Amino acid sequence: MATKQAHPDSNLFPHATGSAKPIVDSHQAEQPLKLYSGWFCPFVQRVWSVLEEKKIPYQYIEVNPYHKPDSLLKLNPRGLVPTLQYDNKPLYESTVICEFLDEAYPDHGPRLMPEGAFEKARVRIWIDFCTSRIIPSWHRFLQFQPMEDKEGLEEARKEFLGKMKEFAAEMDEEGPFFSGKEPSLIDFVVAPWIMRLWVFDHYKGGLGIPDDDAAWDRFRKYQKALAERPSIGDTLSEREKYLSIYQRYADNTAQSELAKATRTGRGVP
Ligand SMILES: N[C@@H](CCC(=O)N[C@@H](CS)C(=O)NCC(=O)O)C(=O)O
Repeated sequence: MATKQAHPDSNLFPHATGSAKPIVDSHQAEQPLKLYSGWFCPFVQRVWSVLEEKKIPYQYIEVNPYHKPDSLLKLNPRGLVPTLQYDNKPLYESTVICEFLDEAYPDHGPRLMPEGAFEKARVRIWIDFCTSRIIPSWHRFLQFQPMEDKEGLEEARKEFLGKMKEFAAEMDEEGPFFSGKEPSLIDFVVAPWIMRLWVFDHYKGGLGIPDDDAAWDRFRKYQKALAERPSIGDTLSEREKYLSIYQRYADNTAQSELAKATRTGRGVP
């Protein structure tokens, strides 16, 4: 039997309560497909935006993964969000769920994975790049405390921009999405972090993206296309709400708590 203990991050997420109001009210009605969710979680937003994009009927269930309710632990013993309940069975890991939804609901909305084996493999390469390169460097940069180490902050900024530029250089020339005119799975997997880049203006003095560079021009076009996609816009919260979560990056004490959490591999938004 699972023992209930206060999660070490629970006090860092004052708004991540089980009673938090989901952003999309229309999805609270009972449905066989259930998304166990946390509004603040970018991994959740991956799945949530795919459900919206494909117009798959689902029930949105807001839980606090830092005070894991039994309903969540029963489905997923690690108690992470997103967790999907499908046909009374659990699925987890955001990229796996996204791919599953695209395959399991072929008649809902656009197909987000291309047809050919090679094209599919290429999509997976860039999804992996997002998870294994972009997200860690995003966090390293955001967590850096400029007061402690200005050179380190600059290095972290350069490293993050390097990864983003590598990603931008792989985009279809015209776009506006990664692979062309229409969005594909890569876009929904990376969008939550791209849509939150404004936090760097707030806490780290900006990203310092150059104006006169073709790859970055392409990136800006990409950013605009993601922001204008209703499935992505509708699954984002107001900036003030995110600030209550990201505030800890501005604070040295909380930062060391967060660094600990990150080292142990526990998920943080
Ligand atoms: N690899 C997972 C990461 C999910 C994740 O880390 N979710 C965080 C919230 S953003 C969580 O549930 N954390 C609770 C915990 O660490 O116990 C995925 O892609 O779904």
